[in-house]
Amino acid sequence: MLYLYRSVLRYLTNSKKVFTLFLLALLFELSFEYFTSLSIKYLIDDAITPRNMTIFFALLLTLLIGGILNLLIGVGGDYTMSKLSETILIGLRKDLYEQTQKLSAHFYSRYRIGDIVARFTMDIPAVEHAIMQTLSTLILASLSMVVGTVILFVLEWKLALVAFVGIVFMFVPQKLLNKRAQHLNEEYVGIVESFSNNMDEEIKAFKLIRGFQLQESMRNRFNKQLQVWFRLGVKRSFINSNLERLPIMVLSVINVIILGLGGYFTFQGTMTIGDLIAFYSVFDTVGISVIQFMEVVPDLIEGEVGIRRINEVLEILPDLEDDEHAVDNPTFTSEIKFDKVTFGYTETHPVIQDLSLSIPVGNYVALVGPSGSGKSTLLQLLMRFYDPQKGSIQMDDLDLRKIQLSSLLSQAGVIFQEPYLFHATIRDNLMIGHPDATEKELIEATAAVEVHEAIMQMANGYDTLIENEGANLSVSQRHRISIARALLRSNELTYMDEVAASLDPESEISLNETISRVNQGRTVVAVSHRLKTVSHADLIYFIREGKVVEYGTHHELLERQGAYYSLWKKQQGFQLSLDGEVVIEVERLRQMPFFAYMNEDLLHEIKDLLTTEKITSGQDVFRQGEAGNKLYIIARGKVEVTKGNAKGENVRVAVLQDGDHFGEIALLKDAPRNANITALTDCTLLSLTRKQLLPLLDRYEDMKAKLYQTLSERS
Ligand SMILES: Nc1ncnc2c1ncn2[C@@H]1O[C@H](COP(=O)(O)OP(=O)(O)OP(=O)(O)O)[C@@H](O)[C@H]1O
Repeated sequence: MLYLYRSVLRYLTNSKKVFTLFLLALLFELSFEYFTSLSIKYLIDDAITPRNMTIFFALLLTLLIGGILNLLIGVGGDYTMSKLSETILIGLRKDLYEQTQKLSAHFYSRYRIGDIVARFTMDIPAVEHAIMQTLSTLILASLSMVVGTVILFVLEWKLALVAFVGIVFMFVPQKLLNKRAQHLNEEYVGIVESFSNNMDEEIKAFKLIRGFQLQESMRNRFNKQLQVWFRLGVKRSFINSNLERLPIMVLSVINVIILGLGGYFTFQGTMTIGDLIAFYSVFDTVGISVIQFMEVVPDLIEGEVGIRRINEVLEILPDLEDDEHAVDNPTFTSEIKFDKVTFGYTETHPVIQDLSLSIPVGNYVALVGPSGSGKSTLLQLLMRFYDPQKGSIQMDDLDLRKIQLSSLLSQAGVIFQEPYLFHATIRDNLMIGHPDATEKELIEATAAVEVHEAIMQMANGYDTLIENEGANLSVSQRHRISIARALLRSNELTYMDEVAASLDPESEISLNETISRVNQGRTVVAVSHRLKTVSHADLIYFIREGKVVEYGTHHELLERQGAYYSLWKKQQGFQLSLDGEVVIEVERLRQMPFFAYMNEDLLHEIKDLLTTEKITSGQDVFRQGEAGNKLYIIARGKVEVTKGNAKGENVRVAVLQDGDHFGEIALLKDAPRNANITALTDCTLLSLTRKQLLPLLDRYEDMKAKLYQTLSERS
């Protein structure tokens, strides 16, 4: 129960004076309370019964002065309590914020946005409420119980013994219900957290939800969650009110016993009426203290659940800490080197395996390869979002772990696939990585990526407020601003992850030309799955299953006719027109095993039958079990292949991208699809239905037989 206070005490080490004043105020309040109770005995026995007006008025005057002092000191006490409570909360907020800044990408992949935000918006207020409600009550009530019980024993020990047993009984409901109450509170906070995560998701995915008409299923999810929330809320409130009410019931029974037994002692003459009234009054004060103690238990439980959840985050040890002798801002002149690096997001599943590669200073180096091969992971290791489990990454022979984290990326501009823009002006977004940039530098950067003119045409120019992650800008403008931001930050090192891959082909080409031009002379590390965009690189590493398979320039790699060459060939042969239509070359069609032996005429006819289809990111191309009737070829984009397992979960089995095809068995027979295909990015696909193909094949009987044979072997 006192875990809450044990956890927050450290924030009060500099508030000893305030705490002492707070305690003194409480002690005064307590003394006055008991003085008032006991004064009744003296009023009756020493003033009213013997009709002694001097004592009577002296007591009344003391009570009056004491009351006024109690009020004034109480106000001071409230002020000190507010100060203590705010000191604790500011400390907690600061620590939690600092911790979220220190933790690595592991933390951010484990916790959802709502989980982290809830620590600030729900748990800290719960702690605040608990402290404000309980700090003075707990101390006052505990002291009052001890002092009151001692006074009771002094007044009449036999009656006090009965009262004492009664007081112990008042704690029984709390003992019995405490665990359950705590559990219910944890569940309640959990459902609120999951609710805010879902709301966060729904707000971000609102276009997808409207576009796919998912409102009904979202509403169902919301209503289901509300029902659980309602049930838990009722249970939680009920148990909380029981925690408060049951001790009051016990107290009423003890009151009757005390009055009965006290009355008997008075009849017997072993107690005076003044003694009985004073005893009853003191016992009443003790009883009220117990009740007050019980009343704050639900608040205390809520606060304790809150502080446990906050501590859960605070106690995570940052896995990326500066080495004791880490250097600040070293200059880097030769190369960045991966030396036998092994890394996995979990200990048991390495994503990068014993990989070595070198990035010479001033070169444009590309990391290419199939989806999931570990390209982005390499970039994240370079930026030290994670540390390798084995081996090391070095800049001019200096291990990244020996460079201060704060300075590691100070020379680097980073451009991510999703160009995140803050809710601030365009100028603020551009200058975020280099606050001292001059207007001239700013315009140079935006002009270099050809967005200056567009910004100047906006009503407020560079002072235009960016709405909701860039909703008032075109996708290409968002990308260009994020690139200008990286250029402004650094003129030495640029890291790029699949930049512009989600743009239309024209914008992608134009943006890549811009990037190449402005990056002349810089060291660039670019991750890309689309080989065309990095074919000009000085050095290309082909990564597969976390290993370097080949490296060299584009021409060297083509000459080698290895993995790079195969991927290059797979991605060639598509022409995308301005209106978004795709035309595939006959030679490219021939590369597909089931079309390999077809003659030129037939391939031309097939080519003309292919239809362009656009699929938005997140949309299903087809679901497992649906009747299959089409072959698909990916001209641009990335799809995920998942299959339902025995537990009913969809498990990813592959990711397909530019140049890959799927669903070819549908050309052979009307078999149900054996997997789900979902677009991971906006995709442009070419499709061919069995209905379109069959009449054509009737004219090429021998090829029809071969096609069926090849497809049968594949199915
Ligand atoms: N945060 C993460 N936690 C766990 N596994 C991850 C995480 N990020 C990536 N992975 C896994 O690591 C592997 C390599 O992923 P990575 O993103 O580096 O590949 P990639 O080559 O960049 O792929 P793509 O071209 O599709 O972006 C994949 O199997 C992926 O599922």
